[in-house]
Amino acid sequence: MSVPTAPDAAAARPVVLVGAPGSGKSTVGRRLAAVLGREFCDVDAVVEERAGKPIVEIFVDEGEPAFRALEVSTTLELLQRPAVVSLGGGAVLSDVIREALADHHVVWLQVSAGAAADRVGMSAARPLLLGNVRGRLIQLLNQRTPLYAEVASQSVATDGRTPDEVVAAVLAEVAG
Ligand SMILES: Nc1ncnc2c1ncn2[C@@H]1O[C@H](COP(=O)(O)OP(=O)(O)O)[C@@H](O)[C@H]1O
Ligand SMILES: O=C(O)C1=C[C@@H](OP(=O)(O)O)[C@@H](O)[C@H](O)C1
Ligand SMILES: [Mg+2]
Repeated sequence: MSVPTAPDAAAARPVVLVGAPGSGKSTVGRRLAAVLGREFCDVDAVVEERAGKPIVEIFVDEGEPAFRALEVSTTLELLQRPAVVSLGGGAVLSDVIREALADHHVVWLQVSAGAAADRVGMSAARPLLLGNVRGRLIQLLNQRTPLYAEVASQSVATDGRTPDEVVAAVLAEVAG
């Protein structure tokens, strides 16, 4: 059996995407991973796979605290991989996650409430946005903007940019 060599420290660290719902974390993360030749991990998708149901059903059946607990444990696990890791929009609410992000390359995809509302529309997939989507996004951004700023090592504006333009802006600061 061969002895595994220690991975290169920089290559072993994930590139992490944070930002509000509709900022493009899942879309941009997938494309960025393809360009960088890295695995793509979407925390929400892994949570759904493990729970065996969509996030909206986890919220309804078990409540938001149960979702947040799954989100924290899954996020901490996926941050160990040399991947592109897209977090859920509310992950930064967790002190534990914010601490874990301190020594990572964290890209904050910035979006206005108006642009995010246009992107997510009336989709029922995001339970926290049900009802007045734009109003809820304004509330979420007011609460979370300081938290995204706290963890970010790179900020990229996404309003008026296509996903590929956002990927290019991220790549300007991320080495393969
Ligand atoms: N830069 C962009 N411009 C326009 N639409 C976008 C952009 N980024 C993502 N979208 C679209 O917005 C919606 C939400 O994107 P998504 O990647 O799921 O965001 P998040 O994971 O941050 O909630 C999707 O329909 C996606 O195709
Ligand atoms: O903002 C939030 O608190 C949430 C955002 C969602 O992810 P996206 O940001 O990918 O939509 C998902 O994790 C869940 O619905 C909660
Ligand atoms: Mg997403």
